[in-house]
Amino acid sequence: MSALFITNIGSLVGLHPQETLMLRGNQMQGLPTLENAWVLCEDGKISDFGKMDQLPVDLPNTAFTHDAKGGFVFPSWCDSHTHIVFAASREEEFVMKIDGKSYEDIAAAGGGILNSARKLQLASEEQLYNSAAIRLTDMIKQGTGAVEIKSGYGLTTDSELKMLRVIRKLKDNFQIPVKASFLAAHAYPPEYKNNHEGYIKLIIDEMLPKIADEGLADYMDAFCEQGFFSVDDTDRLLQAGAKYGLKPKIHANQLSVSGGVQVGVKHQAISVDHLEATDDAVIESLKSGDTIATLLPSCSFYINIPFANARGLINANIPVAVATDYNPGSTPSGNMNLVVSLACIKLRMRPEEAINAATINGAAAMELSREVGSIAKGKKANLFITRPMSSLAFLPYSFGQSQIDTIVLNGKIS
Ligand SMILES: N=CN[C@@H](CCC(=O)O)C(=O)O
Ligand SMILES: [Zn+2]
Repeated sequence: MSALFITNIGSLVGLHPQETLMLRGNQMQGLPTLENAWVLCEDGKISDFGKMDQLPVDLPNTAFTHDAKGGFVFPSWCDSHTHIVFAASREEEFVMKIDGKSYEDIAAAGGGILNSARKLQLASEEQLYNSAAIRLTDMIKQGTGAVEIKSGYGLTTDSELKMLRVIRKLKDNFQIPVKASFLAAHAYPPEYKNNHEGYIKLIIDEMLPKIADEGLADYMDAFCEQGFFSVDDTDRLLQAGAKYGLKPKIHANQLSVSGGVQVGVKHQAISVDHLEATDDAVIESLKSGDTIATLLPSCSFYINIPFANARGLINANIPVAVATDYNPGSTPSGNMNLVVSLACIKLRMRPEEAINAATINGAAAMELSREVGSIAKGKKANLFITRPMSSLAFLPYSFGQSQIDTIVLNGKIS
């Protein structure tokens, strides 16, 4: 039996009870902590925790002790929206943006998603795996302990399958939970520019059965947006995914109020993501049901689009998560620490709300909150230990600088 005993913890953060699977509205302000604490991890799980003046009586004599020296212990970040399988960076578009071109201008000029698709189609599964594995390793070093990864730069049956097989290999080889979303409906390939029906049929009749056959995806995604997939397209795609047991997690309202949120809610989406454009009807539609609003502030920051109305959503008692959206175009960063800082600075979320959005609610947005996202007995011991900090708020306050000192995965210092 392997055991890790972490002592002298300045603050053990995120002690939500095991039965708490998601927080909505005002609940998001509650982030239970224990000061001057210890936590015991056994066989990869959190087995106990307490205060330093009451040490455990039955500490296994094989336990390895790690002195946190006043550092804080957090549950690992749960990054529920990424596109980390891609063939090449797109810094030429970064320069176009500096020169004043918009995300839509770049896409219309053959850049954006289609640019990534052209490059990915030429890359081997091995090349894609190797580069994605480096990105995921970097994300883990920055505190991420569970992740969702999307396809969507393939846009042909072979290349979408290739991407999803890469994600499966990441699942097999990495120590953290990985969920896969099928996003062939990311952009219309050029050959279907004037035949949208043909591409929708290709996704429904050819791609979905093959993906289901190999069990390659957990979720169905679509980019419901003007110039991309319409509400009707999305409706049909989500219905088709459901036949194969794929629940929706969709891109909605990134560039405009598209109707994407409402169609997601109609299909009981696990999450609707982006929401940079929101109106009262969007907020109203999310009040019923458990669909999570996943906000991506580093995307808004990077491509200079409005930030989502987090306060409006939280005040309406809607569960909010935050994630990186790591991808080569709109957000080439997988740093959840930056996301949490931006959630505070730009989404005006309090530190407790931002941390909950990046942990327990991020886990919920991947249906993983029974496993990760808080410090609770029986949960996976995926944690990070910070340097000593003066308070919880110091973490998002010190934006752009990592406070993380040690990563623990499955109860082992990694
Ligand atoms: N908006 C759609 N998809 C990605 C961007 C993809 C890209 O630009 O390559 C996003 O979530 O931001
Ligand atoms: Zn995305």
